[in-house]
Amino acid sequence: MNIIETDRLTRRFQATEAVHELTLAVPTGSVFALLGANGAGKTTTLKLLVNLLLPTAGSAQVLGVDSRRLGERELAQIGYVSENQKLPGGMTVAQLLDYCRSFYPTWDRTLEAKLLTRFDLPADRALKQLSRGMLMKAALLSALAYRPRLLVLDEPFSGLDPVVRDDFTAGLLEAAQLGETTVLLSSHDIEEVERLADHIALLEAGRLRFTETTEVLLGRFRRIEVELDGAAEPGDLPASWLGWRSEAGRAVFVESAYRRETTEQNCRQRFPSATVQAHPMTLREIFISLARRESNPHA
Ligand SMILES: Nc1ncnc2c1ncn2[C@@H]1O[C@H](COP(=O)(O)OP(=O)(O)OP(=O)(O)O)[C@@H](O)[C@H]1O
Repeated sequence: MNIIETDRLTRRFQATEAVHELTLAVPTGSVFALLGANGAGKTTTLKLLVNLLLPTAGSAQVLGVDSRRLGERELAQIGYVSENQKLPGGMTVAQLLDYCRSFYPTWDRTLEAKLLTRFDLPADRALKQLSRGMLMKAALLSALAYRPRLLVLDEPFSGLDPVVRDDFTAGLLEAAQLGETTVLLSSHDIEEVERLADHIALLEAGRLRFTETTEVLLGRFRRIEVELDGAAEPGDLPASWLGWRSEAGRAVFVESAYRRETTEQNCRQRFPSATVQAHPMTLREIFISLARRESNPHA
């Protein structure tokens, strides 16, 4: 079951195509991360999904409803928190929570109290007097407390200190593991994404580069080191080998379609007596190798 499905979802701003024919499925119960460089289209995608923006073409189904027709009933089951969200500065934290509570039948006061303590938020302080990180925590609290079926988070870690970040990610994982909340998030914090997300989609200039489980993604990338041992540099390289570099008899590249037998066979064909080592890569290393490839497709 998918809680979100998009079909060639597209959004243009004058000459800029921020999102181009995006077809994506977010499985119910997943923690799904949208990655991409600045301007790749992550915020626009999230806004399209919660009906803060209208598509120029294509469509999205969210909780089984066309995103353009999301009504009170669906919105009461969706939490949306964005780094750039405007909160009413004149209200105190407690007033904000009182205000939000009235909109959500599923609001859980015990959870609200727990999060208030966990996030160490001063209930009687005006929002305009809070730091950026504290504001983010207030916004997160007001979205978590009604236990939404879908939580959409745009750069949720920005401004959070490491302790709160840990608490927050633990809370998210708890909710996701209980199967009560699906989390869709965008973030530049790749370490946090690797820890949290079980599905990853990469956007490049508004286009979907890939969408797969974190496990499959981490499994198909390896940094390969080859001691060339006098072997000549091969003229033809498989398309899945990225960033080939060789120096002083040693070559290094990234295999983006790693399967032990195939990769070893491809290496043996080109340098029969060479020693080949395959090293697992972190999500950050994978992301950087793809970004470099994007800026120099011949690399
Ligand atoms: N309201 C707007 N008017 C014109 N162009 C826009 C508007 N919103 C976004 N864009 C453009 O659409 C593209 C995608 O922007 P978007 O904010 O979705 O990217 P992003 O991946 O969230 O970037 P970042 O990581 O920097 O937050 C960019 O080229 C941006 O300049």
